[in-house]
Amino acid sequence: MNNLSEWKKSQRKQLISARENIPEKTHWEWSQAISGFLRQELLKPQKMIIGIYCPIRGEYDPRPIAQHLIQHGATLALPEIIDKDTPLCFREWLPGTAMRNAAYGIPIPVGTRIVRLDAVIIPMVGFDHQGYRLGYGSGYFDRTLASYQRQPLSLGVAFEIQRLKNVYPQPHDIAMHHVITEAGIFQTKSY
Ligand SMILES: Nc1nc2c(c(=O)[nH]1)N(C=O)[C@@H](CNc1ccc(C(=O)N[C@@H](CCC(=O)O)C(=O)O)cc1)CN2
Ligand SMILES: Nc1ncnc2c1ncn2[C@@H]1O[C@H](COP(=O)(O)OP(=O)(O)OP(=O)(O)O)[C@@H](O)[C@H]1O
Repeated sequence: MNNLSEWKKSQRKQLISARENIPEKTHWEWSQAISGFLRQELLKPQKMIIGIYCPIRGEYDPRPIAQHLIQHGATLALPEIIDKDTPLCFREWLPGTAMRNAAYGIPIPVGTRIVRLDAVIIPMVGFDHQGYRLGYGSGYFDRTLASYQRQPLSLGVAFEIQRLKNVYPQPHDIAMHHVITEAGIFQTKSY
């Protein structure tokens, strides 16, 4: 265990706890703002296959915009962990799709088709101004993005209290194309 991984571990702990302690009303207001920015960014979702997620541990909840995206012709998909060291697979999700609880108690669709993403909304535990992301520490999203020949549009989502000066990215870290918080949409260098 080196210093960087110790530092990441303690940041994760602090940031997750801060996020879980956001008062409900504030969480709702910040989430409304993020939903507005995401709608702006995904103005033409027709025919796009977009990855979303079921929130855990105080993450922004993207489900309120799911309805909007579907109405505008998007296909939505949710991540499933296949194995510890492999990319996530994304399965199509529609309102009413049968779900089962999988790892970390996260619901995943049962038996729907596996899709390749055009865009993906990615929850972040922490982030920096370059769009580098701190996650839960298992590298799933990095491995998933690395498995794509043509990168899907990546939209990292977090609250401003999760902003860090520097995430000290490692060679395997892939920056988000956009970072979206309650304060706005930030385009990063990688876009
Ligand atoms: N909502 C959501 N769904 C997702 C992800 C995510 O980040 N958010 N994932 C993105 O990868 C995958 C699930 N990965 C996860 C990996 C680890 C932990 C977790 O809680 N790990 C530690 C705690 C970390 C810490 O507190 O330092 C644990 O095992 O307790 C949760 C989800 C797929 N689905
Ligand atoms: N493309 C990849 N190929 C192989 N291993 C990878 C890849 N991306 C990340 N990893 C490994 O995954 C582990 C976790 O990476 P990191 O500390 O960046 O996690 P994180 O970004 O906080 O978490 P996550 O992406 O799960 O939300 C590291 O040991 C790293 O080596």
